Amino acid sequence: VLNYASVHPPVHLLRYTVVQDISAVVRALEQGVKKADVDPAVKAVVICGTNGTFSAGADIRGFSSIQAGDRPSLASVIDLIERSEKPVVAAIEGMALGGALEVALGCHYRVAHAQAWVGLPEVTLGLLPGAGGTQRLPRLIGVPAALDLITTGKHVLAAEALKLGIIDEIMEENTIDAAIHLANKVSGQPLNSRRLSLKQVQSLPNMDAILSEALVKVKKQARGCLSPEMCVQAVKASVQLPFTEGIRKERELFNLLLSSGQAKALQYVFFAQRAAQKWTTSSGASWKTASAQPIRKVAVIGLGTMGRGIVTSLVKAKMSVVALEQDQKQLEVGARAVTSLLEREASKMPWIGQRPDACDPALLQFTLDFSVLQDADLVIEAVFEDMALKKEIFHKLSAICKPGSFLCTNTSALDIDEIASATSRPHQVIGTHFFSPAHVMKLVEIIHGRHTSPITIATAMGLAKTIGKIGVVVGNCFGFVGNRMMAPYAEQAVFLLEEGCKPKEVDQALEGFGFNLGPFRMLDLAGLDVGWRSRKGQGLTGPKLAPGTPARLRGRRRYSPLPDLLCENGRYGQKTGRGWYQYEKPGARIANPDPWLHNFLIRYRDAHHIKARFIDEEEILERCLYTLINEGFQILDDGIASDPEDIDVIYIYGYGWPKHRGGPMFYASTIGLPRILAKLQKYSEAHPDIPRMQPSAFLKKLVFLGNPPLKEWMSHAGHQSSKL
Ligand SMILES: CCC/C=C/C(=O)SCCNC(=O)CCNC(=O)[C@H](O)C(C)(C)COP(=O)([O-])OP(=O)([O-])OC[C@H]1O[C@@H](n2cnc3c(N)ncnc32)[C@H](O)[C@@H]1OP(=O)([O-])[O-]
Repeated sequence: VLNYASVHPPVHLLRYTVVQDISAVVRALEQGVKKADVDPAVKAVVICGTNGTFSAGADIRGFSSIQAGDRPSLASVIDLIERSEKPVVAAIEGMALGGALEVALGCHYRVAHAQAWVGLPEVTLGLLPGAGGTQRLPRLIGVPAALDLITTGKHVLAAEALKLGIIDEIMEENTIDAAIHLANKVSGQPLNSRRLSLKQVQSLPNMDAILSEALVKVKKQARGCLSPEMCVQAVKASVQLPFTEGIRKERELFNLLLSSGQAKALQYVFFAQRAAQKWTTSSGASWKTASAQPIRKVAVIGLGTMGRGIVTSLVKAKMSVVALEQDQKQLEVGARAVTSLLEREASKMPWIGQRPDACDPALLQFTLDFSVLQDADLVIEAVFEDMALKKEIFHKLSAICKPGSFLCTNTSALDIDEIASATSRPHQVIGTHFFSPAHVMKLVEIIHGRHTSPITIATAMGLAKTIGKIGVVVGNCFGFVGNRMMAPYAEQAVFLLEEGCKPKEVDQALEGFGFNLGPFRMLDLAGLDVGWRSRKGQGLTGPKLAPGTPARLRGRRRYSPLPDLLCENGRYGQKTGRGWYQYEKPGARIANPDPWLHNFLIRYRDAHHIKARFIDEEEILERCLYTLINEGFQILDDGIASDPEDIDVIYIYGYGWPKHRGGPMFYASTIGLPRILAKLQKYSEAHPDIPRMQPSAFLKKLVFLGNPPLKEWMSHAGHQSSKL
């Protein structure tokens, strides 16, 4: 835990590491500082970590055992460090995050290695820096910079930390020696000016405006997440209150967050995201036994919206890329779009060494020639969703690419096995479902087919990591995990319109819940023609529909032709300036309610003898969210997702589910499965023609088993094979 090592007398070296039990670290720090204080032979103290890392902060799992009302004991030890009569120097190597940076702020001096980085990521865990960080940091670096760090949780490199005034010196090497040297140098000097609790926050003429603007900004971005707002309140306390009262306020706000439930959700997401990297499949393959193959050169086929984003992500990660299009004109348009995306990305990256270089021909090559793809280690096909076209491409790839190349298809719903069947190497074929815009969105669903080898899965997961994405391994079925769950959600949204809602009412309810975009704004953004094409392909509408099919029934299932009717009227969403909303012009973003649609809905209800009724927010939320969750249970039971954490990661990083609600399956666990089941039963009795509302057998089983905690759900799942 902590090595008390007077190896460089008279400087006392306290070395500590992150351990499972944070209280052990805190106790040992306390004892070490106290011992040094009373030992006349010790003139100064240096605190450092082990193995080149200061510390990543408190063990996140430990927060569940902190009782609201307790002042975190780390805070008392930091006070003790600051009060010490002997200079205490923090020697920061690697990282100092969260509580670790708060420890460093309690020290009288901070020395950091040039490669080190610091930050207060508590806000991302639903908390605030509760060990004095919100009171000391503004006193050290001023309110605007402290607000930026504390409300975003961002990390800063040593050079920036030096500029901000967080650290006093940067070392290229021997940080600990430098800290010892500094400790020796300052030993005996007065320390009051180095004690942050005694400093005043630097006053600014427009302080009130800075604080109120910060509050407005975080509230707007937070979508109901409390921690950023509480962080602003705590920093405000550092401006308005003396240190001890500010600390009291910090504790009060920390306790409020700790007991809010959001902290639990956000901490669950932290671990869920890491758990998703430890993939397993229902056939027993797993990350433990399969290793990723090195990928040096990637080819991307198709430079439409998805292809451009994928190429940009790859180049940003400094991978060598060949981008292929089918004709010169499309190649030129695509190349221009990629170049402009890369330039925009470069302008966001101030560090020269990190910038993607759009002009480096060694990194990015555009071609019409399929044979150039032969030496690619991995190919990502990103043409539009057309099975025949995809199969044709895969057949060609199978013949042209070197034997070791992995063949990926970017599809949001199509059957991976069927695509793989067009090749002579189905074990090297895998789905990589990127989300639009692909250079921004973090998620990639990695879909393994029946024959996909574990090495192929590991390689696709490795590639996702290399390009800064979160890969989640899922099984093969129509829509995989994300879009399969989205289908009943979007379907409910449209049924609610038929029954009496306006698009804005449905969107507002779901945006109030915390989604970035409600279902109708989302559909308008994605393009209504995408779903229309898919429904035509499935024979649900269009020329393949059997004559005489009732407008609102497909078999015995309720069907709404509303989205098809919109498309037939040329309303494809934002891109045509009309969809569920109207827009100032095609491509404009601000969605305005459209009187045409309002009248159209009235006529539609009249034509189908539907009596519009008032539908409250509770019903909107329950019908949309519980049917989505219900599908999630079915997906778990089918073995398409290997655990609820994977579903939650997919929904948070691919579909804008509010992170502070932990993802749909975590949310279900907080609501309680018996309530979800009861509501689904109620709604499915009222709408017997909507099969997706009928509770999944797995949900029923879990309720029957007494609503076990989420961690235990999968031990009760009965995996069958792919439902294709
Ligand atoms: C009043 C209280 C004041 C104190 C507040 C705080 O300090 S709040 C805390 C403020 N600190 C933070 O918020 C820092 C959070 N951590 C991070 O940001 C990153 O983990 C990293 C940058 C430290 C390393 O990134 P990387 O990509 O190199 O590695 P990786 O991310 O894959 O992690 C490796 C393994 O370590 C695990 N683990 C890591 N940290 C913690 C932790 N604090 N706790 C527990 N576990 C943690 C992680 O789960 C994983 O375990 P697995 O799956 O192998 O069983």
